[in-house]
Amino acid sequence: MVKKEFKAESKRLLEMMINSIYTQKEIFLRELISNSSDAIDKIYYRALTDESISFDSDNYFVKIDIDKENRLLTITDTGIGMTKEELEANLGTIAKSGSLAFKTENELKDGHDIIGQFGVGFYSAFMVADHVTVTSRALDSGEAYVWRSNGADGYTIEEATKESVGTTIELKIKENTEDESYDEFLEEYRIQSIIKKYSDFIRYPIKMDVTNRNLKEGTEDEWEEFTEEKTINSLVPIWRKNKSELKDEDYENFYQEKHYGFDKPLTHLHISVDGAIRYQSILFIPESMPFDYYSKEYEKGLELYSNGVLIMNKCADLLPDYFSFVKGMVDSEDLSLNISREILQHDRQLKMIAKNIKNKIKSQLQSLLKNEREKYEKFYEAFGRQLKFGMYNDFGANKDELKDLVMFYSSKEKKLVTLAEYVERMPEEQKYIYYASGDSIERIDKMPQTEMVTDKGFEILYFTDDVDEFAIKMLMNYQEKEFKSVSSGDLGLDSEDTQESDEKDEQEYQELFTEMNKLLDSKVKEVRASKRLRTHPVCFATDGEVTIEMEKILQAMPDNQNVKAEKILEINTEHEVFQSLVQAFGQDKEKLNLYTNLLYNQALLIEGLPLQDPVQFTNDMCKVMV
Ligand SMILES: Nc1ncnc2c1ncn2[C@@H]1O[C@H](COP(=O)(O)OP(=O)(O)OP(=O)(O)O)[C@@H](O)[C@H]1O
Repeated sequence: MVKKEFKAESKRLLEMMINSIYTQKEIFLRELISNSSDAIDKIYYRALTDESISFDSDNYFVKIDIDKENRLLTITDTGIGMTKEELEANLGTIAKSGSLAFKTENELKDGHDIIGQFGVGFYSAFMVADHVTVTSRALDSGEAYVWRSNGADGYTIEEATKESVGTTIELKIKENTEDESYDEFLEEYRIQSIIKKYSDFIRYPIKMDVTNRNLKEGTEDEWEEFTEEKTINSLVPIWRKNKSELKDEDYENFYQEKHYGFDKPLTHLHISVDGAIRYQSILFIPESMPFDYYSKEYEKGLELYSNGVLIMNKCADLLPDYFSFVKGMVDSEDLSLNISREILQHDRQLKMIAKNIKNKIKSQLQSLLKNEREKYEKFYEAFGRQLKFGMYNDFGANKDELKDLVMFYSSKEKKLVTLAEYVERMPEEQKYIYYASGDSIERIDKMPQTEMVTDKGFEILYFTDDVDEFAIKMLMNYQEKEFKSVSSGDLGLDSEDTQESDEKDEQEYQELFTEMNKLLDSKVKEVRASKRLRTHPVCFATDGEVTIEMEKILQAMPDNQNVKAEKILEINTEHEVFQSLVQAFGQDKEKLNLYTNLLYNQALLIEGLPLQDPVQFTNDMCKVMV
């Protein structure tokens, strides 16, 4: 008999399992029972289209046996079984290769083990067993095979005998060590409670021989023990249960058992609709962002059941993209079992369910925002970006759906605020919703362009995500208040007085500004006196639709069309530096050139834009110093 090695990645995962310090070793049973239930589901499916198979529910179950003496725990199912090739393919390698890399990385980071919150499935058996034997006979096959492994150095597959179709997994439970007890996994009550905890909703009976006591006939205090086969699980799927019967913990267990995420859910929704459409659904909003959320690998979608039978793992049509973080399932008796993907896309019922679900998620988020702010902020930290993308995508088709859910950091409140909260606080004389864009809150705090708006006592929203400005441009206004960047040419702040004096400034210094613009060789659209600067000497303003932050993002795109913001160099005429400019203009053109270039480069630096000629800039600085 040839012993085969595990594939490299499986081997590493196995080593981690065997040496795991994971405290919840008990989840191995959930994993194995879940596999058994899937295997029975597969027969159920086949029976739907294959008349030669009859599905008599009495014949389909999972059976757990405990043999304390020999330290054996056995899980038997009457599912579809595995052929020799399937044993090799399914148990010799790890299906989800991406997950391992993530696991090791995270363990290093957090210093604790997160095995078990993953879909590592079958391999978790090695957390409690030092030998695992899988005997299986596939449907349509007269032959049975046995797969054996002690985890560490590979596995063997041999022919075996098995009378009926299905799979038996025998675990040789580890001996106790100084630190850990494994005996508990051979205790009836313990196994029963693990089944209840994690697998209660499994649709097929999970049977076990349970020891009971009876009063001996004819006696009053003598007991006799007897065993009887009992079904441990309640068989009712959690989504069919009454909400009042369920605790948060039950939902959390369901989330974990289903491998919806590696975290705990932040919140859940249990929906039961009985009307023009009929469906039940359990939805979760995860607490943290999945590691692959913004990668190509991430697939949105909900599990779709037709009357209790899983018909699709990830039904994408049930969720809009902007809620792609939602996990969960939908069960509807109105959907046909053997419906194809193509038909499903056009199914009226499904469309109605999707719309209904979208509204429920939205109201759940609104209610979190209103009643559990902290939780909502946590959610927003993880998935806020997705909502903002949702406002921008599809030419803004969903902007109204989402505008009340987005938040931005506020200069006044020093925390995230909603647009409604901002508008409500706006003083009467404030015409616009002001925002400033930059890489970080700290950076925006120091932006010269914010001075005037802040001086007026107006609140500014900070846009630190690349999508922010694009989303807001799509929205255009909120409660009829337009958005205005603090860098925009006209801030809409001017009172009559300042306007007059500004115009005076403009005229007085027009020649100087024209000269400066000439010296800058049309790198800016205009040089002018600033109405917004208070203490800083210089900044950029922009004209038109494209702001400097947008220019940065667009320039970073691979197929950028070289879109540029129309920059205006604004000079603070109240600043001492301005006097130097005026003097140089009258007396020393070379100096004026030097100062103009320095100020232009300073404005670039403030915006975080690259200097066109850093060497020239430093040389210029030196000239000023000597
Ligand atoms: N009792 C069983 N009967 C039939 N096939 C099984 C059984 N247990 C495991 N398998 C097969 O082995 C494969 C690997 O199982 P494993 O538990 O490692 O991962 P999974 O079930 O595919 O994923 P996950 O546990 O993450 O949902 C399964 O997909 C299934 O094809």
